[in-house]
Amino acid sequence: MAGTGERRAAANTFGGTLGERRRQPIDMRSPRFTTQLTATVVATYLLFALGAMTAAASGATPLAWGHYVAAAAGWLLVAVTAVRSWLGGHDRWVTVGLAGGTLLYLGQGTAGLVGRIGGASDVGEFHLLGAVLVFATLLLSLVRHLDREVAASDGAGAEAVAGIDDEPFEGDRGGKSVDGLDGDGVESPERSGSGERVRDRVRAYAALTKPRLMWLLCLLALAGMALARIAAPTSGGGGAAAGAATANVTLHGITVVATLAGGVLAIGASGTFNHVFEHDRDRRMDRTADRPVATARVPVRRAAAFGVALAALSLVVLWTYATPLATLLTAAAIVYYSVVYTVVLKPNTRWNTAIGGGSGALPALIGWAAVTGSIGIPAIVLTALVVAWTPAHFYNLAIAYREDYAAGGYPMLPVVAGVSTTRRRTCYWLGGTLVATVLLGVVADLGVLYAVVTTVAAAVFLRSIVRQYERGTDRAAYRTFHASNAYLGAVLAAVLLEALLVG
Ligand code: HEM
Ligand SMILES: CC(C)=CCC/C(C)=C/CC/C(C)=C/COP(=O)(O)OP(=O)(O)O
Repeated sequence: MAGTGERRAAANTFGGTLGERRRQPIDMRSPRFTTQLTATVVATYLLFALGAMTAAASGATPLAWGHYVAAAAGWLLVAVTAVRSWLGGHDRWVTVGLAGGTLLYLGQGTAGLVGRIGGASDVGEFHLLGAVLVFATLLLSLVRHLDREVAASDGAGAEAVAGIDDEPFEGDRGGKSVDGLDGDGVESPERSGSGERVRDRVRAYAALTKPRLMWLLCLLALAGMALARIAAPTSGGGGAAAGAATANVTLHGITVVATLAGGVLAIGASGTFNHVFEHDRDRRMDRTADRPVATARVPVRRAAAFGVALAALSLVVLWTYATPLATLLTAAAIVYYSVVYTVVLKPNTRWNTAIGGGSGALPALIGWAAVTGSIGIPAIVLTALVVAWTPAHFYNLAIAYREDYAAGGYPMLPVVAGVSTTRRRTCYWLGGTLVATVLLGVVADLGVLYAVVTTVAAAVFLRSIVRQYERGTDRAAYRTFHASNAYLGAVLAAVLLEALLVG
């Protein structure tokens, strides 16, 4: 990741900009207003999540009353923030957005109250849509505010961005790859005895499987299974909230273990194919240059054979102990990631992450299909959640490693469109993720625990992005990447806890 300011600022081979380096830390003009605006967005989201998840269950009384009081307090906060924006002379569009949010919020509250008085016992679709609109308006206002703060601090227009040269950024593992197994820890063959050589080889093959990714993908498959337990309908594809009776799916230990084992083997196969197809470009990138195939510690043909063996074993395990649909979906996930993403999308389009994210989202469907043999609405919503989450996860890393990706010849968003555009898109995808999280709670009829856990996680994620704007460093972007993993982990853990509570 070394390189001069000049090199970093130069136009790259895609004709885009890598984003200029700042010489000064970002000097936010109004940090207190930023904090208030962030708190307003989080409070509105909490209300949205709690309201969506408790309204159906509560009928009328204490929870509903709590919702009214919280809604009124939330509205006051939005209104005060709007007035403060106006009086403080903040950007016109921020004030317009906040004023619009205040009015929308009022309309939304009135409609909800009228609906309740009219005897509605359920949270209506329009009420939910209204909440989404209010939340989106406030989030857009926050993003606009942050963009203007950075532009004003820089004094050189909105595109002057990120990456203070305060400390060289090399990632948590000294710039080494996600595998965490290849790289410095792997001995050169001539250095060691035969026992050491065997150990090195095992480590190299293990590195091919990208083990660091597995915990979250396995948690996703587990959440898919847990959702089926909570919300699979007796027939058809609707979720619990669709009014269908739930089937009370039993999770047999053998199916659960086999699905996870098949999933681990499939991820290992996908990762191995990824190493095979990318070994040339991997050599050109600091982060990946020491991967086993890139360095020829594992020959291409052997790695390919290893990948085929893992894939075959995975499909046999799933076919034998899970369901044909889960097996088919897993085969599709392997092809999607190894070929569609790695070979077709990643080197050719800036949309590689947004479209390619579908491959990593499939474990949600696989988990559900493994225990039901079908596909259900809650599993589809969880898949959509992960599709939206993926750019909010990866764009942070793409910012931190943008020079590396440019060196590898990949048209990642910060490489072709600059850092500020990427950061803005991260916020939009985060917004989509948060809305999908609430929707999942609604279609699967999840409870207060889910609403609270996911809102706290959302606050941490959002705060991390605000910090990234404030600090402008690659390290701050890397922290947001970790916050993204924590966010998805918390959402999935909350789904599992809800399933345990169901009994
Ligand atoms: C197009 C989609 C995706 C891209 C391009 C992507 C990219 C990456 C990259 C490059 C890393 C390595 C970071 C490093 O070297 O430090 C990474 C790490 C990781 N990713 Fe993703 N990712 C994607 C989707 C997913 C999905 C769907 C999941 C799980 C549901 C996931 C979970 C993880 C985890 C758990 C790590 C390891 C974090 C750590 O080292 O602590 N990723 N991702
Ligand atoms: C169930 C199943 C088979 C799922 C497989 C899909 C899968 C492994 C998804 C994860 C996506 C991912 C980690 C991409 C890494 O990006 P990258 O490959 O661009 O990262 P790199 O630059 O480190 O190679």
